[in-house]
Amino acid sequence: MSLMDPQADIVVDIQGLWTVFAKPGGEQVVHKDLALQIRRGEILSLVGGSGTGKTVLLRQILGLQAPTRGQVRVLGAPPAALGAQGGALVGMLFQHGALFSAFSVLDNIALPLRELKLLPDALVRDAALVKLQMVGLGPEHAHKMPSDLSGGMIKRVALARALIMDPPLLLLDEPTAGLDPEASDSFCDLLRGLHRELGLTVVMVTHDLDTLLDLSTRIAVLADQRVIVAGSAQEVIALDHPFIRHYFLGGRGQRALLALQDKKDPSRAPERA
Ligand SMILES: Nc1ncnc2c1ncn2[C@@H]1O[C@H](COP(=O)(O)OP(=O)(O)OP(=O)(O)O)[C@@H](O)[C@H]1O
Repeated sequence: MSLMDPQADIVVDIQGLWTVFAKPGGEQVVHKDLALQIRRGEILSLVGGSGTGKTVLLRQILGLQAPTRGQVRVLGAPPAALGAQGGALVGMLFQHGALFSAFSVLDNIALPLRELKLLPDALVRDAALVKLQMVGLGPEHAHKMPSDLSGGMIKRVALARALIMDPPLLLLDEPTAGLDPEASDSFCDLLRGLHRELGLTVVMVTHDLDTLLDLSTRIAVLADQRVIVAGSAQEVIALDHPFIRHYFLGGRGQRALLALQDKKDPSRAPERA
């Protein structure tokens, strides 16, 4: 019986989640009674210090890792129970979005669909070409090998692969890591456009403040083994917590927040220049 509901308004529902790892000499509690709900159409960013369990949480949403206790539901069903169907519901762009170096761009994009063995190869290739175009790359790139691509192009191809099954939910782990500022801005523009056009729900882990403030519709902060706040940038910085002070209100954070305000209200920018 499938309880999955593609139209569910709550796309990710996490309640009472505990993640505990056995370590030499004791246990490491990464998540302690953590709760988080992600609604349809959000771009929710997870931020937190190193080791706060952001990547583990993404893997739990994807069904690659089971929580020690508690519930994770994706579109109403436990992600591990979705099996092969899971690939059609959740796309994932891994941090080191590694492409298979021995496969061409087109074969990398086609791989998840080809593995299902449901469609004739000509249709699989057509679908992969559509996705290549969707991420802003022309068909002339289809037969290139990953070693011929720039870092920005590799991210785009990995994104095309994550979208090959038209999943309603897209998970991004550090999507702009390793990109120069120009490639990073252009990748953010692409993500924003795809989010709008495809009506995606996006969950993103990022350390990059510019990416965070540029894309997020809501920010969830992981600290003290749980989500201490989930809201707009303004709501998040209103909470007095050491991580938030350090991350958002340090020099870099202040500059990024001012740039965001200038973007929303360009009339303010010249006064500050
Ligand atoms: N399979 C595992 N077995 C044991 N410990 C693990 C496992 N996976 C993660 N951990 C531990 O859980 C903690 C959280 O890891 P995670 O990678 O989710 O952190 P993160 O918030 O993504 O950190 P960063 O921002 O540095 O990438 C780390 O201390 C890590 O060592």
